[in-house]
Amino acid sequence: MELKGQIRWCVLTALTRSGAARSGQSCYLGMVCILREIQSSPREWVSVFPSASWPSVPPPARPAHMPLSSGQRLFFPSDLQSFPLQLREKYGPVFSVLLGPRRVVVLCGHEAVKEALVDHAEKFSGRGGMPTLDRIFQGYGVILANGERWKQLRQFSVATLRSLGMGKRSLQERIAEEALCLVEEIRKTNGSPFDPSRPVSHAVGNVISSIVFGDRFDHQDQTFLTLLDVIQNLFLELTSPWTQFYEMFPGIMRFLPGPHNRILQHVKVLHNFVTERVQRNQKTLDPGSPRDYIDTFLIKMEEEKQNPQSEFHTKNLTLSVVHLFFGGTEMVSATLRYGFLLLMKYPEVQEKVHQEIDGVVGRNRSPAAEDRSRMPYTHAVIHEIQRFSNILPLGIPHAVLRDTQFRGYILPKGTDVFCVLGSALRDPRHFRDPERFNPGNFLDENGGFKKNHAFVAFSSGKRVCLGEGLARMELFLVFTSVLQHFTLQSPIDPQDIDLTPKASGFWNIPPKYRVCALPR
Ligand code: HEM
Repeated sequence: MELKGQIRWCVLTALTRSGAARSGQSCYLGMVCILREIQSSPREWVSVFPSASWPSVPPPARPAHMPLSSGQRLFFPSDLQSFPLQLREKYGPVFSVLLGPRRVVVLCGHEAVKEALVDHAEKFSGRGGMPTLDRIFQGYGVILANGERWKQLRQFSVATLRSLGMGKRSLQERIAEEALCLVEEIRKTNGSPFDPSRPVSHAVGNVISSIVFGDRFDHQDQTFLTLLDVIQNLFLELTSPWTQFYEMFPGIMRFLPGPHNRILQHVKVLHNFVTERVQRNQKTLDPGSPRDYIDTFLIKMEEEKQNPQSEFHTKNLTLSVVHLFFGGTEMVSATLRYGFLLLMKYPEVQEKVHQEIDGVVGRNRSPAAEDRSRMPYTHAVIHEIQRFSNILPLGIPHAVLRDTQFRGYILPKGTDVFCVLGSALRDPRHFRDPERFNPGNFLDENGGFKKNHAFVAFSSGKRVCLGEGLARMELFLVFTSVLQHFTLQSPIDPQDIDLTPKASGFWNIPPKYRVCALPR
């Protein structure tokens, strides 16, 4: 065993032992072993390592330490994404790991992910633990909620987004307007290289803002620009090794100073901004004509004020708005930024998109949602961008709501489950040459758009992305509007463009780059 591995192992052992001593738990807390589980009794886990390296009978009362020398490795922060895929090779699509002291079940490949999220949708609909975010949000807000709270917030949010225009013509017009503002911002660069992050995030941030705050912000608005920077930094911090350490050893990390604590400051800025908007809405609320998500929530709060069990209170309002704004901005922005980068790397793909836009939309009107069905190539390119960029490779953790039989295993109630969406999006049984960017993955032999059921960028089942419809419309309209007006060219040789994400772990964020937008 190499020396580096031994040192790392000793550090972790020391860390976890000190934490364990305080909490009185096993001295092996935090050590990461790879275990395969089989059903025994509903609450018992049995390890079934190959007998040569691990005794399977009698089963150990709790997972013991597997020495590195046996060829196993630690589930170390930088491995978060690739490690499950390596383990899948060895243990198959269902296995469990210890993430610090926490045992999580990992599902890899389209079949296992779909079976859990769709065929056993109800049982797998719990939200799993995410210590970094749980520390801040404490289970409030729609993304992190569970039980009755989640049901009520989800139902309310879906209905409200719909009533405020999601899927309707009015929202389409809003997005088209923002896309045009973005085109004008880009035009100001006069073909010189620029970093697209801010203008792109601004455009999509304005779309979700108009839904939750009933307002859009000028491209020069300093408060909004700060907010967008905060969101981007938040995403970066969430992928940092420090945060990933926090995910594994929250009991220790919460007492240590370090960059992982910056997340609290970022969220505070967002929280303060939303709180101020809520207070502003409270003062000017007209219950007869809600203007946005906040107004609709305030009206619901008023209706339910006699109900002590109601989930409609200020905390859930503020944090749900933070969640919608956070998810609605950076997820869409990161996908678009990856898309533009890929089109610079593959100019032949960009050329075909240009041809299709010219043929279907022309140059004299803005693209509309109805054009999508007549633009199979562009539709396929957008799907391939999402598949390839794989923004949320591990999904957001789920948890089983009760003891659940799954593929011959028993998952005890409350077990955290990682449905590795990236393993479906890069599943070689569903996508040819999955590591390569190839829009052909979504085209049939006649050039028509071809659905692929392993496309799970928005996840699936009861927790499926709440903003999927909005995001799809934004991706199509913003992408086509920009390409209708510009050819995107890289200031460096396309062959030298590096597609490696800037940060990876729970999210894949595109690397920083500059683009020249040449008017067409
Ligand atoms: C390209 C853009 C987007 C992608 C790839 C994406 C992807 C996802 C994924 C993978 C999940 C996890 C689902 C699960 O737990 O299994 C999720 C959840 C969620 N997304 Fe998105 N999302 C995007 C855009 C948006 C937008 C625009 C909004 C805002 C309206 C949004 C709001 C949410 C919310 C609130 C949840 C939590 C749902 C729940 O827990 O019930 N997302 N998203």
